Amino acid sequence: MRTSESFVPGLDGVIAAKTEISFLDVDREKIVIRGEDLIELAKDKTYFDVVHLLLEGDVPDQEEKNKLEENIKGYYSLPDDILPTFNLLPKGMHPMDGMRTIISLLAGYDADIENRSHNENKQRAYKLLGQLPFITVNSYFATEGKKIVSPDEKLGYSANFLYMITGKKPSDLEVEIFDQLLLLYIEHEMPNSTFAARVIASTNADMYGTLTGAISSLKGNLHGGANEAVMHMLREVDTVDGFEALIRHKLQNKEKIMGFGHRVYMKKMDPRATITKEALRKLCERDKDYTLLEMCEAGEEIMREEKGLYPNLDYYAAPVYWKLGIPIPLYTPIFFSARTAGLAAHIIEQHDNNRIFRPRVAYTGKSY
Ligand SMILES: CC(=O)SCCNC(=O)CCNC(=O)[C@H](O)C(C)(C)COP(=O)(O)OP(=O)(O)OC[C@H]1O[C@@H](n2cnc3c(N)ncnc32)[C@H](O)[C@@H]1OP(=O)(O)O
Ligand SMILES: O=C([O-])CC(=O)C(=O)O
Repeated sequence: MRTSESFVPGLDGVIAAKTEISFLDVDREKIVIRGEDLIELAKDKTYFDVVHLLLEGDVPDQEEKNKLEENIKGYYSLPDDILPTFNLLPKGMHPMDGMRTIISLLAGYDADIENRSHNENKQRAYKLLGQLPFITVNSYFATEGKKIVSPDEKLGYSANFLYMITGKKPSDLEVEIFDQLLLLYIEHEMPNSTFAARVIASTNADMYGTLTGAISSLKGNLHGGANEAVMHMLREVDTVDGFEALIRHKLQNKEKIMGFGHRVYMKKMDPRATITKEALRKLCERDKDYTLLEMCEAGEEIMREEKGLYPNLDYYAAPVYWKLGIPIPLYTPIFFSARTAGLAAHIIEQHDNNRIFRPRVAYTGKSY
């Protein structure tokens, strides 16, 4: 018989699914995606290489990659009659909530929505990946009361994404670093949002509804929302001394420091953060201004000494976004946009081999 002793708060360490998609091998410091290490892939592969790996099962050759890009680019624009909805989003609404609304609306434009076959789900995922830069960027502009911007189909995926955000043609270095950020955010085994997606998908819910649940999960500051919180914290002060004092003050007040700690990597640095730290160094070199890097390093040292905690991906990703000229409310939406490839792979796997999630409880209520 199962008793309350078998209950683990936060399901820490509990195996929730069998999957062929990904695994965090903390001992060997690998983020395994379909047999490949994401950290190795980040050195010389692109976001689309990993999209192909997740949804087709292997890293593509050039011809396969061109085909993938052509397929996804075919969906850069949204159905015309959705566009006025952007202007109905309340000003001041967070763009994550705007995106959640638009993705939900897309369900009404899928003529074959009840088809959950593997191939149909996969094509649906490609379509969404094509539409996401538009949805992400314009959820921000619309909620800021600004004009909707259009994609530039002549640009590559990441170049266009950045161009839509900043209105400027990005440099090669900026495109390379932004693409690497998308790659690092793409998939991470069973975080809260992926678990939420798999739970919802297990009722046979469609991809739009499932992603709507995942986006709600990802917005929370204990998960994807942490990258925005990190940047707000860095913006509170502008010197290394000021940042050190801020972190110590927060620790004294028993506050959590955003961007630190991780359920799986608790006693080690998130390997993705090592890469984003290097990206920050490159951007600091470009600007001949190392202040942000030095502030972050000082925070990292205090957290290691005082709490034995290490940065997660969001800690160094935040100042990288900042240096790329990206407005803070877009940090978590870009995370979600990148993660949609991983979420789609999990939704497809769940639909392909499903049993509804329905756990039990340890009852602590009135006696009966
Ligand atoms: C890409 C991502 O989504 S990565 C995650 C992004 N989220 C954040 O950066 C938010 C800050 N971090 C946290 O809140 C947590 O570390 C989480 C949510 C990531 C993991 O949570 P859990 O595995 O449940 O760890 P939990 O919160 O129980 O922490 C264990 C201990 O470390 C402390 N701790 C963990 N993270 C932090 C932190 N960021 N700042 C200060 N103390 C912390 C806790 O207070 C707790 O201490 P206690 O045992 O004395 O009570
Ligand atoms: O794995 C987690 O719990 C959170 C995380 O780092 C991610 O989703 O990338």
